[in-house]
Amino acid sequence: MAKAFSPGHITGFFEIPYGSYSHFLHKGSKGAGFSIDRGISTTAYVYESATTDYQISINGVRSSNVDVSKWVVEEYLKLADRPYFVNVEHDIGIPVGFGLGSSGAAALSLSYALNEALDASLSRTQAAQIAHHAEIACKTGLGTVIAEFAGGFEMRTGAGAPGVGSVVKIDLENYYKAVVLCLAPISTKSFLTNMMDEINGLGGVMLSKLSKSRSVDEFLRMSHEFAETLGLTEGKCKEPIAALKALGIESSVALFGQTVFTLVPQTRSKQARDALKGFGGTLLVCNVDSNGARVL
Ligand SMILES: Nc1ncnc2c1ncn2[C@@H]1O[C@H](COP(=O)(O)OP(=O)(O)O)[C@@H](O)[C@H]1O
Ligand SMILES: CC(C)(COP(=O)(O)O)[C@@H](O)C(=O)O
Repeated sequence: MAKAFSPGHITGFFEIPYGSYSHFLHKGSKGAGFSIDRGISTTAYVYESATTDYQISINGVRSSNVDVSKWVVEEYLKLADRPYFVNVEHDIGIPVGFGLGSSGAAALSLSYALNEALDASLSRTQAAQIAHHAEIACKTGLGTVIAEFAGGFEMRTGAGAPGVGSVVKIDLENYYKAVVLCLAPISTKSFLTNMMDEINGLGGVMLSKLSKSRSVDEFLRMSHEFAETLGLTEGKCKEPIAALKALGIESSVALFGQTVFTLVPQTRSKQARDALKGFGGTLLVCNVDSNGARVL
């Protein structure tokens, strides 16, 4: 038995580099975002068995809508030298499908847990690459795994899996709180399948600007512009964004969900939280996780 944790993650803006790379290690996105101290803890139980099989549950309930997790388990079972029965328990502290990187966190925490439980002897980077591969194969994410692997408020300056892509962290020194209002889900798969052309170009320009300013406020302003371009700041997110703006607090929409987020200095977190009450949904106030995914 082994257990691992991966933080959730919010992307503010991103870009999918055009290129000739077809290998999964080189696929991904550049962009900027931050990891949060709420995420997914996964426990993997492994038993030697006459036949290979597995089951996956989320918060105690057996689940079939877990493509990414299935992909990771099957990859480890292929690597194993004998048949096993694997029981996976995801303990999910973030809503699924709201742009908080749940699929990446499920894949990454599961890959770390299975590496330990099966004594697969992969390095942390290799185990994280399996999680990245799962996200790419299932079309549930591009840069989420490398971001959750690194933790912190990050700029992903080179696309790719952990060990291949590059991440530069901006130190927030615990002065900031993330205030996040989850209103409705958006399927990352459908967005990535249908909206690719709308996405490209802008994210790279924003990343260059952020590399120079390293400013949270500029990150939030540019994230808002990015989300606006995709039409995500309309609908359910419009009024909560306006309520924060009335207090002088910049915010945006987490990619991809109908989820309003901001980063505020600790002293303003109560104000931000109060402004977001009354819109329904699930309100989270959390810290930025600066450590990244880990075995527990
Ligand atoms: N263990 C898991 N927990 C949550 N979602 C999972 C898990 N494994 C696979 N998934 C898949 O990932 C999808 C959510 O991915 P995505 O739309 O990227 O959401 P998020 O923005 O939360 O990452 C789910 O619909 C499900 O098919
Ligand atoms: C924005 C997204 C493509 C998806 O993120 P999520 O919906 O949270 O899985 C992310 O992986 C990224 O590349 O920045």
